[in-house]
Order: sequence, then structure tokens, then C-alpha cells
Amino acid sequence: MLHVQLPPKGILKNNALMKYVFDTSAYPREHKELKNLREATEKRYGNDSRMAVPVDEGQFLSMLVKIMNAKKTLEIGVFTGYSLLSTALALPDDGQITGIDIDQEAYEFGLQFIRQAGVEHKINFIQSIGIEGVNQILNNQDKVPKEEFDFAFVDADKHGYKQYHEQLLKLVKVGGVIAYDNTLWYGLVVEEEDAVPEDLRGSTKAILDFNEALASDPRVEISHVSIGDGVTLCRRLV
Ligand SMILES: C[S@@+](CC[C@H](N)C(=O)[O-])C[C@H]1O[C@@H](n2cnc3c(N)ncnc32)[C@H](O)[C@@H]1O
Repeated sequence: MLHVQLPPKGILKNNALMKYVFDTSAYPREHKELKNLREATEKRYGNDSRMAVPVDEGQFLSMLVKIMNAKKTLEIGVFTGYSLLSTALALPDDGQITGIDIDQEAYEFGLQFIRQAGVEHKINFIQSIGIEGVNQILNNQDKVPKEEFDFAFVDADKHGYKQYHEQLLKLVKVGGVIAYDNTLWYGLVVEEEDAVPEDLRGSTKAILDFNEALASDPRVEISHVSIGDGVTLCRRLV
């Protein structure tokens, strides 16, 4: 967890515009249990609650999952479950989302809202270091070859993104989508190095390298979406 004073998260640097989007299009349509989860997370985790995806991004993920008719999805970086619950609500009743996070306590905190929303049966939570959890699924896949994911959302350790990408290209089916969160990293990707808070220089460099690697990766088609803290969609081509 980061313990530095962070710049405002979110790519919309104009607060009035962000408030307008939230108040007009997002909050009025936020699912009751997502609202309860968001408010409880803010109360319990204070400033760290900003780790959760914002309400408009949750709705974007939900829309994407529905448009894709995704049935089987994966999430790395669950925290208290805002993006997990957004996805679970969007999946069909026999859909499944596997969430991986090292922090079981945060997941369990959010579980009451997942239960209230009636979607616990769609969720498979693995408490693990992200890459170990992914490798565990890959190893099982050798035994059960049908384990293919339609969609994956990555919102965990930024230094791990390149490694996640290599493994997820084996797990997500051709035509499926991998979405990476925070690819504009508080807007720091366009700052001079000495203007970046020292604690964030390593992660900023990791995101910059990752964005460049994706831009020249022929295995995926990409779209760098300016929502939340930046989300890059990768559609697997081969
Ligand atoms: C930004 S938060 C995820 C927010 C979540 N998507 C939401 O909408 O609430 C990042 C999460 O990644 C987890 N995480 C960070 N590094 C990890 C790693 N190497 N392995 C597993 N989980 C990790 C943290 O425990 C944290 O819960």
C-alpha cells in the first residue's frame, strides 16, 4: 500500500467536469450494493479507498462485459471488490469471475455486499500473490483445457504488468480482452522525472515501459481509454 500524498486520481483533471459525469451519469445508476460497498470502503479505508475503481469506470467494465457476452472472467487486484462486484453483476447467472488478491481481509470486508447483491455464487476468490495465482490457473488448464477466459482485468502491482501480460495471453482466448488499469498513473506518465513523487518513480517507469511494450505488441489490438486513471484494452489477435 502507498503511504505518500498522491496527486488527484483520475484523468479528468477538471474536478467540476468529473463531478458532472459522476452526478449526472454515474451515481444515479450505481447499483445499491455497489454504493453501499463504496461508502463502507471509504469509511473503513479512508484515503486508501481511492484504490477502488471509480463509479464511471465500474460502469464501463460492466458495459464491456455485457457487450462481449463474457461468461468467464479473471481479475487481478480485488481489494474490497468494487470492480469485482461490478463485473459479477454484469455476468449471466451461470457466469464466473475468478479474483486474485494477496489481501484476503479486504475481500472479506466486501463480501457482505456481494452476498447482499446475490452474486456470490459467480465468484471464485484465490488468495495469492498475483502471478502465482495466474500460474496456478495455467497449470490446472493443462489438465482441464476448457479453462479459457473471455475477459481479464488487471489492477494490481504495476511492476508485474509485463509478466501478467505474457501469462494472460495464454489464458484469455483469441478475440478476448485484457484490460489494464492505471495506465495513465495519476497523469504522471507525462511529467518530468523530478516532478514525480520519489515513491512513485519506480511504478511510473514500469507503466511507461508497459505502455510502450503494448504499443508495439503485434499479438494484441489496443485502445488506451481515458477513463478513471487510464484503462488500456487489449484484444487478443493471435
Ligand atoms: C488498486 S487495488 C484494486 C482495486 C479493485 N480493483 C477495486 O476496484 O476495488 C490493488 C490491489 O492489488 C493487490 N495487490 C497488489 N500487489 C499484488 C500482488 N503482487 N499480488 C496480489 N495482489 C496484489 C492489493 O492487495 C490491492 O488489494
